[in-house]
Amino acid sequence: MSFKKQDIYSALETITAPGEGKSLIENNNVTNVVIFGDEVNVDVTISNPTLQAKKKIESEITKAIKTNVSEKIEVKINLKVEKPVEKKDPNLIRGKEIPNIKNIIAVASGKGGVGKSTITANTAISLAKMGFSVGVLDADVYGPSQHIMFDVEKERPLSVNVDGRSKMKPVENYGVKLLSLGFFTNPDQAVIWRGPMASKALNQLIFDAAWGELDFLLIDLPPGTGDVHLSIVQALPINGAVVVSTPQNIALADAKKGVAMFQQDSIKVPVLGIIENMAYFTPEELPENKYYIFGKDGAKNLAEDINTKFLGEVPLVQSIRESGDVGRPVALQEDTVLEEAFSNITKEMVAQLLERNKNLPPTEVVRITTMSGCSSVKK
Ligand SMILES: Nc1ncnc2c1ncn2[C@@H]1O[C@H](COP(=O)(O)OP(=O)(O)OP(=O)(O)O)[C@@H](O)[C@H]1O
Repeated sequence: MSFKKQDIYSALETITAPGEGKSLIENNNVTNVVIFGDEVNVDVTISNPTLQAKKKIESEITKAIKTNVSEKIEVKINLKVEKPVEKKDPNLIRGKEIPNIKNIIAVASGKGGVGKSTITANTAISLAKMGFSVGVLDADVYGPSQHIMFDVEKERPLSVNVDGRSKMKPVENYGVKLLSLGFFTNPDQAVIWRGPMASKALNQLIFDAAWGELDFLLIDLPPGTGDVHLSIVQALPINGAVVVSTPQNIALADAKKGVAMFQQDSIKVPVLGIIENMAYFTPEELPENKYYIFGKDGAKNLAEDINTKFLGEVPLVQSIRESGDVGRPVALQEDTVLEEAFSNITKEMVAQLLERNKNLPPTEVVRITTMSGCSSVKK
């Protein structure tokens, strides 16, 4: 029987490190492999101290080597349990790169209910209509709603096999791939997410998912500046953030805090700009009539004050609410004022992102690979 160390490493490549979405090798769990004739000694370090986890990894290693290399090999495993460094902060979502995802944009708001999810859904659809490959991750632990807006409330992500590992396949509609916490929670039951629990669930939705190639992944963050989304923005390679606000003073004050959060030294995510939602009320039948019920130009002025780009405005229109509720966001329409409003905001957001990417050091620049169908994007 003849085999090389590389054969053993290749066999171990097929095992997923517990809770990591990476192989044991990629995750540096295997610290050494020594071959003595037909005997193979594998040194492996894991973080889970339970007997069940130890037994599982031992049996997986033995099985992988016997199946992929030779049944006759005698496998000896030296297992060590070490506390991972990350355990210091249980809320932390580790900042690993996500292969094949070119740009991650976080959509945030200071105040709740200002339309962050509506803007995320419509912007994602606009991007998809422009020819980009787009994903949405609904990370709103307090009230996930993207599965409703994308009319996939009853669907569930399937499990698929990617390179020998089991991954979650996002649900797709309107050309947008979606994973939402809403797929895993019972709408009739209040789920009280604690930081570590939410972080773990999001970690899986991000790293144990088969997103495939994406030009953009939009993350619908929870409202506010709480620890859950702080941990997300600190840990993910986010290229830019967009902050949504209404023109109302109370919302603007919170939006300002949202922008400040991204600008913190420990976070430093470039803010691409502010979007003003519910900028004015317009009755559908009288589109020329504008009623500034939450105040006028508040977000525009805030953007100017804090030296941030104003990405555009969306009026308060009954059909935006209705179409979101029935799962057909207005950006799906053709040649309407509302479709154009979202398309303009999206173009501005992409233009800002390109500008930011140009100014970042090359290693951090994540480029958009396809501009097909998006000739109207500036720059
Ligand atoms: N421009 C708009 N015109 C009319 N209705 C809107 C508009 N934007 C959002 N809405 C409606 O306002 C409500 C809140 O919007 P949405 O859920 O998008 O807000 P949010 O900021 O994501 O809320 P949350 O704080 O729950 O995350 C929804 O019913 C939505 O349909």
